[in-house]
Amino acid sequence: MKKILEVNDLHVTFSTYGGEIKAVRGVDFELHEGETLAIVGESGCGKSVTANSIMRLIPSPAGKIANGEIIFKGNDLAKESDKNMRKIRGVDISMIFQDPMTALNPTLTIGNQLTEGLRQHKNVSRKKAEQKALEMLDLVGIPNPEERLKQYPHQFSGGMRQRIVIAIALICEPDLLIADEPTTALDVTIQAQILELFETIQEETNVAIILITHDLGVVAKAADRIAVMYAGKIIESGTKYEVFYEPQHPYTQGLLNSIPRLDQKGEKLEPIDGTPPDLFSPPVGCPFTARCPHAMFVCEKVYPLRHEPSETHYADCWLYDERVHTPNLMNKKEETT
Ligand SMILES: Nc1ncnc2c1ncn2[C@@H]1O[C@H](COP(=O)(O)OP(=O)(O)OP(=O)(O)O)[C@@H](O)[C@H]1O
Repeated sequence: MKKILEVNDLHVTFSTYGGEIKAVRGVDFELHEGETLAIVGESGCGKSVTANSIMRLIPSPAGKIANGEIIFKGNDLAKESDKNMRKIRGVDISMIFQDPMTALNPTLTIGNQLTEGLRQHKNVSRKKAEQKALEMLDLVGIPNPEERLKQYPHQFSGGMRQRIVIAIALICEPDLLIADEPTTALDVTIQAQILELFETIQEETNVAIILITHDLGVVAKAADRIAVMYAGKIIESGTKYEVFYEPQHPYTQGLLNSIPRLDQKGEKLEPIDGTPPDLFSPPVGCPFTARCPHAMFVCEKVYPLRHEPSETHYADCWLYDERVHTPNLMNKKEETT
């Protein structure tokens, strides 16, 4: 499969009255055609900032991409002009957000909103645009598309509105779709339908998807690969099966213990105690140290070397490095006794 996106050493900062927030601190990942990467983590870990950087939607001058590359189909988006980015957004890369109501204009018909992007960016006739709009409504599973095109957003349920938002995002046939918490505002059965819809769309169009969510349950079905973010870094990444069945990082293990699982009936759910570190002055070592049940002396002093149990799986954690189990780099408990 062709690689369409490669993010290398991405750093994003925000200047605030309280100082500089280091929201994203050296993120790397890649994405291929037809693949779904889920970026998972607690609130504030930098998922949306990472996604917004790809779209170059970081509010300046306070926010900036301080370092790194975002190579999309061979071009570095971090260096792309604003003019070119306007052409790329909505055409080559589309983004959808949590709340389908705010994404739609209540005063325009669905037909107008669907055809707008196509007519603006691809210069197609009204007739052709309407034809494409009908096809898209059909693809996202909206019955009676001819009638529905003439209706307004308030005439649709929440789930149907999210389907329309997805149709709008896909009408220009983008190579990449970024979905930021696309099902959070919907109830559980509708969530499942929307996730299934992503799969259908991917089979039909081969679009690559970045799915951003705090909910590992969502990821279980929809993702091919998972990147787990914590305090502005990807601390573990692997295929869905590697991350679910062989989680290496204690944070990932904690996340998995905190969600209900069918394969672990009767086991108690355990929330992860504590809170993530302050991103004004993030720790030099592993940012999870203060909450980690296995924390060692070295963890707070030095950022972990990468542990790679397979070609597709890594975790940044000292636990797997034999050298830290020697007496000179003793663990915390031994140090205090
Ligand atoms: N415009 C901004 N100005 C200042 N700080 C910001 C801004 N946007 C994001 N941040 C900070 O960047 C960090 C990462 O935020 P981000 O929105 O990416 O988190 P997230 O993982 O997507 O969480 P959530 O699921 O709550 O959206 C947070 O500490 C946040 O406060």
